[in-house]
Amino acid sequence: MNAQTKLGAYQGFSRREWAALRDAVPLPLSEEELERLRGINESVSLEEVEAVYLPLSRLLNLYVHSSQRRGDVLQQFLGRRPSKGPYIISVAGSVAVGKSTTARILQALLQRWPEHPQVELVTTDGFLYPLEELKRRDLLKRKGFPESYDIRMLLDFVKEVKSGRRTAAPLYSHLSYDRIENTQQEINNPDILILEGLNVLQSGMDYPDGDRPFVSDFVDFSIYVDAPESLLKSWYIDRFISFRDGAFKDPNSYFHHYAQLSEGEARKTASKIWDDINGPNLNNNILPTRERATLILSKGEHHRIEKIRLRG
Ligand SMILES: Nc1ncnc2c1ncn2[C@@H]1O[C@H](COP(=O)(O)OP(=O)(O)OP(=O)(O)O)[C@@H](O)[C@H]1O
Ligand SMILES: CC(C)(CO)[C@@H](O)C(=O)NCCC(=O)O
Repeated sequence: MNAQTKLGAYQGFSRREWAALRDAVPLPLSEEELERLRGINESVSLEEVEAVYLPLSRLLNLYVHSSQRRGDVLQQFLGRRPSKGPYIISVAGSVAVGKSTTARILQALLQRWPEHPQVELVTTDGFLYPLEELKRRDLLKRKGFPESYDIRMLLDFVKEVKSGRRTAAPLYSHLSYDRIENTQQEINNPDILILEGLNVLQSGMDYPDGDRPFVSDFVDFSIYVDAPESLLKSWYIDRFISFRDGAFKDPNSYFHHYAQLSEGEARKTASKIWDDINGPNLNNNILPTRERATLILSKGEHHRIEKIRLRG
């Protein structure tokens, strides 16, 4: 089936049509909340939050509510408590598309609702094999590809979370380019878990040793953040430049040697990393999963969401 046919399964909204749905959102943003959102990423426009993310938080609230009600019905029918794990939302998309920014905005908006105040955010970056292990497996140039993740560990984590048990997620540092030793993110049965990462829509078949359960088997609502590759590459390069001016200056940074590069050299280096690693990963492993998502957010210039597609 080609992408066009698969997109036929979606109902499309222009930004304007989608923003009009905002009128149905009963909770306007307070000044304090606007301030907090500004803190997530100063380049995010608040108009964008109100036009796109506020209606989306309302939609998700309705879905979570209906799922909680389904749980109550089952409880009544069975005469016992069904296992009550969190509602899981996944956020997928290319490197540098803005998955973590989107996930953090959603976290901030969703925790305002009285039905689900506890919203945890986990990134699958922590489930990449540690740097030493990547080197041992000769996967340093395949970081972010399916085989670079400890998928068994990720699946066990998602299963534990969904069953409502207390568990913990490994953490990743973009500074050291490695998993952080001796520190974990505790997860204690939140109301909602947002799981963000480029691989969250991938299935068992996408992994080298074949058939396994999917992370998506445990996900209730999935979002794919989309943008044309030319923009993704330019956002990747821009972020690399801002790291060169900031984080790379730290002697503990894995990329400390890049801090010495001139801007032109840094742009060339980032462009090559994109062409060698992140671009092929996008085209071979990430983009093919787009039409598995419940919702597709399509970005244009300046990260502006231009189109929203909702399945069903
Ligand atoms: N909504 C937005 N408005 C403006 N800039 C944004 C927005 N979202 C992300 N950005 C910028 O785009 C770049 C990538 O964002 P972010 O780190 O959220 O992406 P990501 O998809 O999580 O990346 P990675 O997979 O590499 O961790 C950053 O420089 C960020 O500041
Ligand atoms: C950690 C990932 C895989 C995903 O966030 C990515 O940021 C990454 O490191 N990619 C490998 C190539 C690069 O350094 O950009």
